[in-house]
Amino acid sequence: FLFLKSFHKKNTTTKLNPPPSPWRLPVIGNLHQLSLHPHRSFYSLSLRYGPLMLFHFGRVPTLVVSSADAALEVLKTNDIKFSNRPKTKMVDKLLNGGRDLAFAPYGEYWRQVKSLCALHLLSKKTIQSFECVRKQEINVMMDTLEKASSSSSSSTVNLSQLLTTLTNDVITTAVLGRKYSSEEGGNNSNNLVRRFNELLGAFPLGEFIPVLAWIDRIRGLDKKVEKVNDEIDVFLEKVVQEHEDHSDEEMSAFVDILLSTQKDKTTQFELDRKGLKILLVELLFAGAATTFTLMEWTMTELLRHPECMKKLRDEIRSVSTHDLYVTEKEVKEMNYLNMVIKEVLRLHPSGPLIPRELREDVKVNGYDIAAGTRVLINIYAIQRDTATWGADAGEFKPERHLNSLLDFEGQNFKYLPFGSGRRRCPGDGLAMALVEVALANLVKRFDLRFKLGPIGDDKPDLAEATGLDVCRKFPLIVSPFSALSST
Ligand code: HEM
Repeated sequence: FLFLKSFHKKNTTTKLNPPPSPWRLPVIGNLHQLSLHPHRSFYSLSLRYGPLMLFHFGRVPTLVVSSADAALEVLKTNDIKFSNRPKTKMVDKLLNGGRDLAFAPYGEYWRQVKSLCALHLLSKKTIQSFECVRKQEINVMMDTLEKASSSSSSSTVNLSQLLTTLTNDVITTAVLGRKYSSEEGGNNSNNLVRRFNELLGAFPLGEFIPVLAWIDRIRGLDKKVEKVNDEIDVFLEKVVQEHEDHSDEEMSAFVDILLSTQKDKTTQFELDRKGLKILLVELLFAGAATTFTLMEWTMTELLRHPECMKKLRDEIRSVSTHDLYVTEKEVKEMNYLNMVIKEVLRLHPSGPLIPRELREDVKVNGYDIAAGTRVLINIYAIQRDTATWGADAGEFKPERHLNSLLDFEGQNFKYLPFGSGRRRCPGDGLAMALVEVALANLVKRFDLRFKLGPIGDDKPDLAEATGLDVCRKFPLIVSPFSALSST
């Protein structure tokens, strides 16, 4: 009887219809098919295996979604089932098992933190309140470029570095109340957040192939996590203390808003000290690298397409007719600028693979997928799909967004730079507020010429770095010339 029962069970299991899987090896599964740029490997494989593919990375099953139709099924039809994030070893160690927003399991804690972000931290009003910070830091960048442009014709600047500093300083001021720059020693926030981000994106082999966990120990992964956790804790404790000591002064950085939420006994939301610090570090890492990456790729594409650069500069000058700082109000009238940014987010999404985890068994497009399966929505593939974007999908053409109804809300599944549904990015407003005005000022004031590459190439390459946020592999080195005198 038991034999028959187990035979029957086996038989019903075999009736399941899993999504197509590329061939795999014993123990490592599909790990050998991953390159340093997983979004690209998945894209190529999807052309052969289709929009829903099931991989096994060691013991971890992972569904990769690569078309707008399949994304709609996952992110809209079955949104709630796909609304967890993967619970990885790094999330456990660095984010206290997901006591943050981005990696918190879907549930009450996540809901409370998300509404805190929407209503207070990342609301339109709070974003506007930082307009003067953006102006101040953009002017610092302009001064550096101005000096370089007037020193000698061959003087070059590392534009990537300038844009990183700008973004970090603006986001750090919004989150922590002021910038904590390098003069204060190696322990500045930018350095800590960079190391934190690197570890969050690390690949602990033992998680996928437990018998190889010793390799992680040799790599010193656990020690590095411990070290960065301790340093961040000490650093943020100092910052939080500073704000508590001056709580009588009117301050409106995210840390102050979180501290007052903590004190507010009318809400049922309990935010302990550890949770507060985790949210602070999260806002720093989720906000800075993504925003910087967008600006860096925008300048890359504009330098590769001088006709677009000219069209954009003409628009900026027609709206902002003086020689002074382009204001955020003026920027709102710049349609072509908006089209350029949309096109950059299509071709170079800062986070090309959106991670989710399935909460319960589901059937998608006739395929059975089991609860606990990790999910990666490959927006790199979706946003370059010739079936929805046309034969020129791989080309940079801001004009394709003329009169288009596409926005950042994630309602049209062929365009998802900020994700979609319950777990959509809450920081798009904060990112755009900086990106638009910084680019408008940069393009209006400076004619940036790309320094010839190592093999004499006169346009910046498109090589991508590895890691969570896909920025340029090589920094953008340019010679700045004042563009105001040439009007
Ligand atoms: C150009 C800039 C940015 C891009 C392209 C971007 C993109 C994304 C994407 C694709 C997701 C995943 C959404 C999903 O699962 O559906 C996400 C989530 C998130 N982003 Fe952003 N982001 C940017 C800027 C920011 C900023 C400035 C902040 C805050 C300071 C931020 C905070 C977050 C958080 C907290 C989540 C997790 C939301 C959740 O799980 O509920 N992002 N972002």
